[in-house]
Amino acid sequence: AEKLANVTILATGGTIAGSGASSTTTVGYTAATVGVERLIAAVPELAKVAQVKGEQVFQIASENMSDAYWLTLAKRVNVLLAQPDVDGIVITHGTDTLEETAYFLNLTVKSKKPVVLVGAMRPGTALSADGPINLYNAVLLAASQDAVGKGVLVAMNDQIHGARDVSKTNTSTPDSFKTPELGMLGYIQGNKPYFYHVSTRKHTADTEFDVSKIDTLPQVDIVYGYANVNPVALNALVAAGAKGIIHAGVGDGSLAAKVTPSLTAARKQGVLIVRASRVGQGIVARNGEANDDELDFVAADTLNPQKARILLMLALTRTSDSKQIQRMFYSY
Ligand SMILES: NC(=O)C[C@H](N)C(=O)O
Repeated sequence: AEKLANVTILATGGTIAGSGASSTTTVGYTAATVGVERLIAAVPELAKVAQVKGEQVFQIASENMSDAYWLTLAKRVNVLLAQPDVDGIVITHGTDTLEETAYFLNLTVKSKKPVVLVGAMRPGTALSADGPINLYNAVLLAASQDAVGKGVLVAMNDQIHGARDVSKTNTSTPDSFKTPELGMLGYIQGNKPYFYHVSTRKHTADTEFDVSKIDTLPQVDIVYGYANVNPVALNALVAAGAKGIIHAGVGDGSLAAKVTPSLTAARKQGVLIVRASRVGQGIVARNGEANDDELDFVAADTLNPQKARILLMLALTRTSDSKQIQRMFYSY
């Protein structure tokens, strides 16, 4: 018989580790209560696809995710993947910020070995809980040679998504995770992953970011665009020390006349400004809705605001040159 791959499950909390008062409790349950050993014990089928080890890295609802937790997690993943006796990693995670953690790791993991994030939309106590099958699929994927070199992956609802482009798209349904226009990477069916797409953007072993010696990340905040917008929140964030601002603008990254002077003033003080869009799909192009060359702003391309924030934080650990940062937004 073939030797099974060694997969380490890093548990961080979320609804996949949640429990509710009854089998019909699908909201108002408690996230992050069940430990990694119980998650593994609930799916004995895991033993057929990998040699599984569990580690509780932290235990939080993912709305409480922070830069400090990200750094802890990325460092642990890199240490484990450098070991010859670890072939792949699964990270159990709350779904609210799962796409952000996936993208953070996509830019900071220094290995081609599979890293798969997984969560659940229903707590383990619910009827038709999705956690066990999602965990099984994630371990299967992390144990697969087919997943090597594909960047950080998300396994949810029998589908494989790439970290850069996946989003949570529904507040509660099990098919919440989608890559609407750029496309998911594949499926998991009948104990096998099937891949159809790969991202053209750089990730994992090919990135220029290194968090191994970093203990904090620069403050980057997001401001939202809307009709009748005022610059009060933006001004407050800049006054509070933001080193970068993601402007989640309307449409294709348009800037309202009432907000542009505050953005321009912030840039003159050295704050990096990235124009993104609140729309969710499509390009915010350099020198499109604004003259980025003149304003010295950066265009987010297709990254959503929360992922643009992650790239800008990591970019600022390397450079404060806006042209270099624009290059990164077209590379990652
Ligand atoms: N489905 C979930 O996991 C939601 C939960 N609030 C979390 O992100 O931790």
